Amino acid sequence: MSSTILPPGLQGDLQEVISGGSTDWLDYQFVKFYTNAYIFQDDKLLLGYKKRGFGVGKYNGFGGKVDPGETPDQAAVRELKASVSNRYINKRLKRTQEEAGIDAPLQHCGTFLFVMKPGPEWAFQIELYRADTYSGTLEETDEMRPQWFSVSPPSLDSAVAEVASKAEELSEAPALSSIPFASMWEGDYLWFPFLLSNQHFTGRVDFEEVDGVPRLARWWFGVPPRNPTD
Ligand SMILES: Nc1nc2c([nH]c(=O)n2[C@H]2C[C@H](O)[C@@H](COP(=O)(O)OP(=O)(O)OP(=O)(O)O)O2)c(=O)[nH]1
Repeated sequence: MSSTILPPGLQGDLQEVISGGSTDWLDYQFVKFYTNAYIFQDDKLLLGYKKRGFGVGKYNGFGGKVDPGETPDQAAVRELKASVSNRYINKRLKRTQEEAGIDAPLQHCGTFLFVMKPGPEWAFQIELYRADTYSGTLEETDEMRPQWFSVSPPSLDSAVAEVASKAEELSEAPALSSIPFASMWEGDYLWFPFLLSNQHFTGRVDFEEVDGVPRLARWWFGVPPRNPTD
């Protein structure tokens, strides 16, 4: 791994792990914050099939916009509950919160900027969370259908090597597991190895629409420098 110039919008002491694409980084006017949470249990990962709205028809983690006055951590907890229970009543609406949805000890595990053209004038800054356990009852909602997928978490090095070898081809997402990459956001397979191996990461993905379909145009992912004594 070598250090490099970071893409616009990224900050920190980061070492590049993977990058690609040849277009200029896309412009954006401002940043909006979003969350995306992943629940693991034993050798399974919970994803939701998005039934409506942005990303309809794709499998994804559970999340949405960070509301004004909320921290991303708070939004991640709220969105996780709301995504998997019709009976969840939002505290912010000053109504009683029912015991519904799921709770999980979410840990922040990564950040990426997502820019799309044509699209909104903002960059999506997506704060990623994961947990290895949860409590509560999963329910299908009008927004998401939860579904478990089997995973075998790779070591970071083997996962990165596999992704790097495929990334230039961009024809097919790697078969890391039974995770349905073909039905997910096209850039997800680039950073899933970090999520699966629990390695904190930062990155950026730019999408450009071709014939109405968003296509990966440029990407960069990095991790904090490793301690040489590790
Ligand atoms: N896995 C993945 N998720 C993405 C990508 N781009 C992207 O916006 N997302 C996520 C971030 C958010 O969790 C979600 C977008 O939020 P949303 O559009 O569903 O939010 P929403 O308005 O429904 O939220 P809300 O009504 O519940 O507040 O999609 C991507 O490339 N990969």
